Amino acid sequence: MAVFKSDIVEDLYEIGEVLGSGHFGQVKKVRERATGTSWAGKFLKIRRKGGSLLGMDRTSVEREVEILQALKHPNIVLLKDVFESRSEMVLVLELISGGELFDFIAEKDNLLETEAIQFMKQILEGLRFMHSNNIAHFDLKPENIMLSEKVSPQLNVKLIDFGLAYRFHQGQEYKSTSGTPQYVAPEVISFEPLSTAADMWSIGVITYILLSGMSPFQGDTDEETLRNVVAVHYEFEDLYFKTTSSMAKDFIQKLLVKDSRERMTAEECLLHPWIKPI
Ligand SMILES: Cc1ccc2c(c1)c1c3c(c(C)cc1n2CCCN)C(=O)NC3=O
Repeated sequence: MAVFKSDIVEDLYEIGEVLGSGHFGQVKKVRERATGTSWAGKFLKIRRKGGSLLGMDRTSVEREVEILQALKHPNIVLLKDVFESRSEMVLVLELISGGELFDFIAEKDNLLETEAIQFMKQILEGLRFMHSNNIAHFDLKPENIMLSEKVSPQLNVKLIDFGLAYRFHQGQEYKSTSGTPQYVAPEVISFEPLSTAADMWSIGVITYILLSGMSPFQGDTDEETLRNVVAVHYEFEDLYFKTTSSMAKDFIQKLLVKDSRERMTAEECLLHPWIKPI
């Protein structure tokens, strides 16, 4: 059971600039008064019983907190503190100041394979740890993969935003249609029982984008994108993949597999010759 402090967050933290916002609320830079250390505060509006339909359901925030409290790993964002007031919850999280992997790719169009492999190894280490704890992220995309620094060599990858994450319990089925069309696995779209393998499909999409700057299933509309995903309709266009190694394509092909049972696991990815040359 997650424990939420009822202290006033402003008593302990000075609230700073907005870093980002989403369906959940806002993420703001916060400065711990006692130490001067900066953190990221995720401010979540909570739906009250009988109140407006706006805001987050309290149980879904509790789930995110319990999952983050179970995940202590160098490639997963650290949760430091949790506060609750009448209509708001605040998650105090590790501040990750290197920006999104997405922006890093945008500035470079696409990455060298050696750079992509270094990023992918860290993402897979974080995923291997999560999946070994029966936790799936279910919203993996470049926006949720951040870099601890702007310049190497400390280019440390951190997985963020566990708002859609789920912890599987023995024999329990889980279905959800949440996620972002470009990155969701076919079983999400067809509302079949999900597993950690859905994350591995997203890793296949992210790897394709890292190496080409293009999104494999993107259509002109979300409906077209979802049709492409369900049909596993993608190709390695020469224009974008002429210099890509066959090992890299093999890695992607072993993840963009419709049958989730046939997809590589995070463990298997870390042993794939593209990632771990013999
Ligand atoms: C410097 C900076 C800029 C934007 C940030 C963050 C940090 C950030 C952070 C987090 C989240 C959930 C969202 C965040 N956003 C919003 C965008 C994330 N895709 C977080 O958990 N730690 C962050 O530093």
